[in-house]
Amino acid sequence: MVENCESPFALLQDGRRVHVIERDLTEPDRIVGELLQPGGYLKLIELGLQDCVEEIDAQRVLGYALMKDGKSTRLSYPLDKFEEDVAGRSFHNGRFIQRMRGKAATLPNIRLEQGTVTSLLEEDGVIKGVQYKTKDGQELKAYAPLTIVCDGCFSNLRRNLCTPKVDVPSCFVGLILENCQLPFANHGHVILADPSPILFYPISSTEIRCLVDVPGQKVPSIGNGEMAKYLKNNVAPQVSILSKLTFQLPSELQDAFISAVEKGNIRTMPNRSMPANPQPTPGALLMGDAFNMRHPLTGGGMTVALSDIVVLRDLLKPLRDLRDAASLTQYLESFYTLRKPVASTINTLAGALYKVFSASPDEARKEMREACFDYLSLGGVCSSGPVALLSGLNPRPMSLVLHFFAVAIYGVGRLLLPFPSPKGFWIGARLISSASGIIFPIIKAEGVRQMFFPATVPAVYRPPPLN
Ligand SMILES: Cc1cc2nc3c(=O)[nH]c(=O)nc-3n(C[C@H](O)[C@H](O)[C@H](O)COP(=O)(O)OP(=O)(O)OC[C@H]3O[C@@H](n4cnc5c(N)ncnc54)[C@H](O)[C@@H]3O)c2cc1C
Repeated sequence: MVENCESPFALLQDGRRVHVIERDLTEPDRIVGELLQPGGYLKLIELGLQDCVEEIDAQRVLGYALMKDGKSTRLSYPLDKFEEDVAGRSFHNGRFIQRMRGKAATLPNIRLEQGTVTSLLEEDGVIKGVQYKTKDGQELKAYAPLTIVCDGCFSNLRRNLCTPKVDVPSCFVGLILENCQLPFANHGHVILADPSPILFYPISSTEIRCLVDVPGQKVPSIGNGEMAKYLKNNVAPQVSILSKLTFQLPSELQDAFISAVEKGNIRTMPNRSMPANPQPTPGALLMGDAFNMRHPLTGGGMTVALSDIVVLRDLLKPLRDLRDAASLTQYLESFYTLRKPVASTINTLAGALYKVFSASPDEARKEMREACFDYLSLGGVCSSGPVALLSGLNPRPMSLVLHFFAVAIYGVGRLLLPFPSPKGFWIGARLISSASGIIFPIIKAEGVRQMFFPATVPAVYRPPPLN
């Protein structure tokens, strides 16, 4: 079994024997997975893993602040119905992973081993286990009735189990800002910058992560200094919007941004998106980023992964024997539908928001971006509704579609009121068409039936195999 950080614990708790093969058991140092949405925290609680965000200097996150053209709006997570500890958490991803590994390692029925899986072992169309290389170069084989493949966004193993259609709309450039404070404490900050958003959130009590989105698959070279030049000349002036909102020390954040660039610890990651497109294969299951990815703008990846683990754990619970691979596969097909409300809501919102929040020379897209900012600033259900979707607290695809088109209609209304003009009608019509062009292809890739009419998918009703 290949590791993913969270799933072994769920299976171990059910008393199963789990063999985790992980390429590198030392603490990862990455710019991914640093903000866990409150919906993801709720899943951690369901898995009994909530203490993994303790003792790592994790910061509570209570919502987002959105900035555009000198204006700002605060979008709080609707947390009033939950226990006091429920909120988002932001942290160093590596510290969180080590806490989960440590917790899994305390259980008696786990074998946690460092090794690189090189291939899946297949016999007569059934995955029987994996071939892997240990730390000291030994080639070994491990057999299991169920192999969970979760080797992340660069997965080499997924091609045997799905038809991957990976899109890379942009890259994130990551920096750590020190000795400064964000204008809204305990909030993620999103600047609707040009050409695309810039994010900030605390990852410890003294550090702020900044992620600068750079559209396309290529970023300026770090080695020849082009990246530092780009960040100083194109991005730093746009960061000043935050400085203006920090009344105590006006240039604090911009200065911290420039010193982070000069310090040179600049990291980049491609932002991949890939709809789930499994080929159900007896003996194996894909999970995590190897299975499904979305733009990281909304920080939804870990929430989807944790939610999938809860769905899988609940499905596997009645089964003591996993050896009948064919009927197990048929039964597990319902996993792909049961995961949809959470996964498709977060995936669709991430893809749609990335497009709406990016600058465009097109008048209709400009209006949509403006309308979205103003709609979210209206407060009440106009801000709490979309934030509840984004945070995984209310994963309902229909609510997402309603809010998305409410933004478009709000945008058209602003164009036509108080005095409709032919130009207003023309741009309004293009706005609706552009909004449809953004959301419908994402929904199509997610699967209309699974997303909106899951009860009509026959696999949902499959009973567990008899054993
Ligand atoms: C720039 C960026 C920022 C992001 N920010 C956020 C965020 O703020 N919040 C959020 O929720 N999500 C975020 N995400 C998404 C999030 O990081 C992923 O959804 C999440 O990490 C997926 O977990 P995973 O276990 O599937 O993959 P990973 O976390 O990548 O883990 C895969 C594991 O498999 C191991 N592995 C790989 N190949 C092999 C092999 N052959 N053999 C053995 N082991 C192997 C790796 O060492 C690794 O430990 C971000 C993504 C990006 C790109």
